[in-house]
Amino acid sequence: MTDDEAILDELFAVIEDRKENLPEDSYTASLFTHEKGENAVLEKLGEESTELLLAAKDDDREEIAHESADIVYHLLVLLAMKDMDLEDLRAALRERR
Ligand SMILES: N=c1c2ncn([C@@H]3O[C@H](COP(=O)(O)OP(=O)(O)OP(=O)(O)O)[C@@H](O)[C@H]3O)c2ncn1[C@@H]1O[C@H](COP(=O)(O)O)[C@@H](O)[C@H]1O
Repeated sequence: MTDDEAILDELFAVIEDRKENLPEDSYTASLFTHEKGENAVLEKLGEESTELLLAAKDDDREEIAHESADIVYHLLVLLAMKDMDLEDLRAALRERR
């Protein structure tokens, strides 16, 4: 696996680290300690899904990639919040093959 192919695992490891250590200057940590609880990340996923739809309607490929990355990152935070991991996602995808 190349570094680029391993990016999801690498990012998920960082998210798990932020969840465990909660550094003060970390946006990820702020999602785990947010006063809105999991609603903070759920709201982000909702907002970014709308932004992705708008980017798709505009045929803006750069913005589609940007919003997709935002969604994937917040999705991984949600998985970590639920004590799930990338293997749960991989298993769900694999079942459909
Ligand atoms: N991939 C991401 C990532 N994607 C999006 N975001 C943050 O998600 C937030 C919300 O995204 P938006 O598009 O809504 O941002 P915005 O347009 O500034 O909107 P507002 O939140 O200001 O309203 C922004 O503050 C982004 O910086 C991310 N923050 C962190 N990561 C990864 O997580 C790692 C750890 O980050 P920290 O936890 O901050 O150390 C980083 O090295 C990155 O790899």
